[in-house]
Amino acid sequence: MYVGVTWGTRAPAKSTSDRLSAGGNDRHTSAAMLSICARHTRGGIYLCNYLTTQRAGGPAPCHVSTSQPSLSKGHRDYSLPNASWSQNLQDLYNKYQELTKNGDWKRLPSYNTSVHHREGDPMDGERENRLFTRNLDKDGVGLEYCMFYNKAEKRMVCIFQPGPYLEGPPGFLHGGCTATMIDSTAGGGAVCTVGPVFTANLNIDYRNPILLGSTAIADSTVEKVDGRKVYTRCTVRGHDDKVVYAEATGLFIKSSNL
Ligand SMILES: CCCCCCCC/C=C\CCCCCCCC(=O)SCCNC(=O)CCNC(=O)[C@H](O)C(C)(C)COP(=O)(O)OP(=O)(O)OC[C@H]1O[C@@H](n2cnc3c(N)ncnc32)[C@H](O)[C@@H]1OP(=O)(O)O
Repeated sequence: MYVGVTWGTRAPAKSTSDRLSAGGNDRHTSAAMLSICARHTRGGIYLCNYLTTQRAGGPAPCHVSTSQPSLSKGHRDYSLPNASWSQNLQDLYNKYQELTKNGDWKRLPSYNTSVHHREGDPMDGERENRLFTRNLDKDGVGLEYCMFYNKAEKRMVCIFQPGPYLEGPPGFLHGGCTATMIDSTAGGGAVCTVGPVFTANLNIDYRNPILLGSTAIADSTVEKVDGRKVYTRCTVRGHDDKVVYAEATGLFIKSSNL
């Protein structure tokens, strides 16, 4: 499976912070923080369907393929297990990999450069820009994660293990990082369901702190699509489902100029 991304050139018509200061509910909103990442890209990131070409007159459907692009030297699929993965993360990976066998679930490959998710990218160049969630070189110190998508359920699951360089409160994961994983999981689910989107709004209730080095699951579903608006819900739980770390809703807007 191959996830496509296209770099945007159009400046957003209105920033999320403008909208929030204009009367939106910002009590638990992390969207402004997350848009920092997009600002670095001068106009943001457009997330495309993978292996999809836009069909005239209709939304871009999600075409899932198990084919992987051939990786040239220096490029790596970071969604695959490495030595830093805990047994809990490995066990969850094995569980979802098993579920991919009948085709209901697909594993998403993951690269450290966003354009390498783009359909047709030859993956032969070096880029200075790094995907926010893959910006540390050493395995295990940052985010270790793998996403799986279930098309029938419009559901994206991300199993992840936050490393020591992601600290917020002593020993615990920074809340912005939790927000990033929610945004990426729900955003990824929206992309796989409707095609390219931007995050417009993200509301998070943090229920329990996440220990660095633990294993968690972000579980997101597209609840409703209303025109260009894609409404999602996401829960972050511990690896054994015993603790809820965060609950969130996210609004994603289909990008109109792709
Ligand atoms: C990091 C990428 C990595 C790629 C890796 C690929 C691997 C794949 C794996 C996994 C996927 C990972 C996924 C990552 C996820 C990360 C995503 C981001 O971080 S995105 C960056 C942050 N977001 C922005 O920077 C947007 C900034 N805002 C904008 O650009 C615009 O405001 C935008 C596009 C959101 C809307 O602007 P308009 O001009 O297109 O549309 P208008 O007409 O204003 O809104 C459309 C409708 O939506 C409502 N709306 C818009 N914003 C709203 C809001 N905040 N709250 C409520 N409603 C809102 C409006 O009221 C309107 O509704 P009515 O059609 O009239 O009913």
